[in-house]
Amino acid sequence: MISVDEARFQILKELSIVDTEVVSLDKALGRVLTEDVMARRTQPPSHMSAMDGFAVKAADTQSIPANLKIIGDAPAGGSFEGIVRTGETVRIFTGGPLPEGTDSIVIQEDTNLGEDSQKDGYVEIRETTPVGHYVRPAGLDFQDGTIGLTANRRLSARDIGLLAAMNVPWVTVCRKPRIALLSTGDELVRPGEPVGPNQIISSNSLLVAALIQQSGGEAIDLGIAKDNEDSLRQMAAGAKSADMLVTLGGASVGDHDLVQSVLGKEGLSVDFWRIAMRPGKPLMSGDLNGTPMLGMPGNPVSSMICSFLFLIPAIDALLGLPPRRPPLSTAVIAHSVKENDQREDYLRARIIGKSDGLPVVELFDKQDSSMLSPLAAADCLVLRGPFASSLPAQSQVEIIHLKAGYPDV
Ligand SMILES: Nc1nc2c(c(=O)[nH]1)N[C@H]1C(S)=C(S)[C@@H](COP(=O)(O)OP(=O)(O)OC[C@H]3O[C@@H](n4cnc5c(N)ncnc54)[C@H](O)[C@@H]3O)O[C@H]1N2
Ligand code: MOO
Repeated sequence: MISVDEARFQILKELSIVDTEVVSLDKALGRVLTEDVMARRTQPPSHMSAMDGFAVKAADTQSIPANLKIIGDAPAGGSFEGIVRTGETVRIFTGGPLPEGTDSIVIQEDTNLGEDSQKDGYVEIRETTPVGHYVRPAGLDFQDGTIGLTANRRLSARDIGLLAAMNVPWVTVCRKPRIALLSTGDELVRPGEPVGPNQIISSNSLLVAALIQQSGGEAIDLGIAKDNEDSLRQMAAGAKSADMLVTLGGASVGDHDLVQSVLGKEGLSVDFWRIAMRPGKPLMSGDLNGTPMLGMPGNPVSSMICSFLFLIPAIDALLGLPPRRPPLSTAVIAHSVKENDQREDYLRARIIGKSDGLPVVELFDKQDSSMLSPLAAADCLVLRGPFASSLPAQSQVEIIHLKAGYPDV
């Protein structure tokens, strides 16, 4: 059995970046930019008001109250075409361009804008204003031609707002890595289908597909192969144009665990099989005629944790990003834990409080890798290294938060 770190290295070393495509901005969330993107306009394009009020010459407000003649208005999207001279002002609105001859804004709350004060087209200014007050200078946000976002960036909602403002309607991004998922097992039926007494609902492929989607990939469900050579061979053929094949189940040593033997005849070369990890021991990695392959164990918790540790970083690598590791943090364990054997352990746990600023965690009693209820209820995984010694209650342990945006599961 190889270590978790060695397995990660072996899986990632074979992966190359997928090609690019152009997508419109409404489809760009979470996609990875492959080029620097330049602004296609200056924002704001000219000096603009940040408030509703009056555009003035600051010098005209040095002695207050001051009565200024209103000679026009400048709404957002419009403009005042004339030149403002001493003693004059223009009614202006938020986003309106600053008229020529003015250099400051008096907000309307600092004027007498009542009917009386405006009679004869005059407004009374009640506050002195400095030059540039409430004025957004041209190019405050960005200048035409400057680089707004650089390549190799996963686009956030904020990035999309910036790109839109930069007048960029589409972007060049990495194609979503296509991850083909093949479930195996005579016992499996899809959710909602008629189910026999000893059958199991196939949950893995949907769980892993959701993780793939959250990580920026595209899951292709190849279906459920029966535990026979023909079925497995035929269904695995669907992985031909995928960027990676993930098989689920059939990875262990039982008579019905056929993945390695059947795909071996189809051209699978195996880099490793079995790792020192719990759950996830029977993990396999290799290459099926040029398509990288990950053979995951059938137990749902095992495949989820294998996805967490290996598939998400693999999708990062296919997208040309530095492959992430699940972020580790420190917690206090509420009870004692026994010593560990040779397999690195990822134990489901909940956070039950805080102690000296650290979360206090408690392991679920049952850690069976078939159990989805504690997995869904878990706040974190407690990590126990190979041969870690026993610990008394209140010891510090390393945890992986499951809701810390890696991705948020
Ligand atoms: N003699 C040994 N037996 C087992 C070993 C071993 O080392 N020696 N390893 C155990 C470990 S650890 C694991 S994990 C499992 C993994 O086995 P497989 O990858 O071959 O998985 P299956 O046998 O096909 O399935 C295991 C379990 O998971 C259920 N399953 C499978 N696919 C799905 C799915 N898509 N959705 C939900 N559940 C699924 C399946 O019904 C089985 O109950 O092997 C141990 N055995
Ligand atoms: O280690 Mo197996 O992956 O669940 O029990």
